[in-house]
Amino acid sequence: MIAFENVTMRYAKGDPLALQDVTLEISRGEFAFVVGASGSGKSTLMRLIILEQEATKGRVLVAGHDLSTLPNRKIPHLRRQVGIVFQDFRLLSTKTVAQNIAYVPQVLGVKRHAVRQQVAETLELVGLSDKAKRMPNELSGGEQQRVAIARAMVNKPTILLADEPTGNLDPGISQEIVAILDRINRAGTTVVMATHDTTIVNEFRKRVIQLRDGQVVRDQAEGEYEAVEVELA
Ligand SMILES: Nc1ncnc2c1ncn2[C@@H]1O[C@H](COP(=O)(O)OP(=O)(O)OP(=O)(O)O)[C@@H](O)[C@H]1O
Repeated sequence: MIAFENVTMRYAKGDPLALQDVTLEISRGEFAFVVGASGSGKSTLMRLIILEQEATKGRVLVAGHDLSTLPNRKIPHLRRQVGIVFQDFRLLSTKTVAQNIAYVPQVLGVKRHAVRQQVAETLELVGLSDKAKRMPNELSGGEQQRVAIARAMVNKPTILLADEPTGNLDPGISQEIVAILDRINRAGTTVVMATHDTTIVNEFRKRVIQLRDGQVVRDQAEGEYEAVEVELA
């Protein structure tokens, strides 16, 4: 589903390498945590998957596409297969919860009744059916993140990327958010979550890919779980 083959990435000439010779494969239906200290390359890895950045060397393959040779006209198709959630929610503050979720399908020309149904389904998925008409600033942080997850899932992507989705949330709420991601994963979506949060990683016991200075220093399958003890902050 996602493969990195000897991927090196440098933002600009003279910069240190953000990723160094990274090789990994994430299969369809997996849930992988990407962990590492600040600056270790987690966000860069995510940006390469959605082609927000390109590899300097090596190949990135996503859902059967080699991104180094993907024609520009196919980028929107790739991005529709990949949902993304960020630490800071990024909701449209002047739109209701339902409008936030409906926005992209509307822009893509999905028929009105189908949009309404997709919005209702995704709100149910994240347990917020009763908040459809609220504005983002009337919701708690955890609720806002659930709206962001609903928005990312509305096109039924095959991959969901979550970049520090619990970074602004309290521990109990963080756990609820990851439980939703876990449920989404069990329903078939491949989930990749970047995090600093060792408590979450140790609790959910998924595959752990650890980066240090842009290199993979641990890649541990779900069944081989050993607690992450290192300081990731
Ligand atoms: N837009 C950018 N331009 C130049 N260098 C960048 C840019 N974004 C990140 N970097 C550098 O690339 C390296 C990897 O950063 P990245 O953001 O991927 O790390 P991270 O593990 O996601 O960190 P954090 O946990 O703080 O988000 C760092 O050295 C960082 O300074």
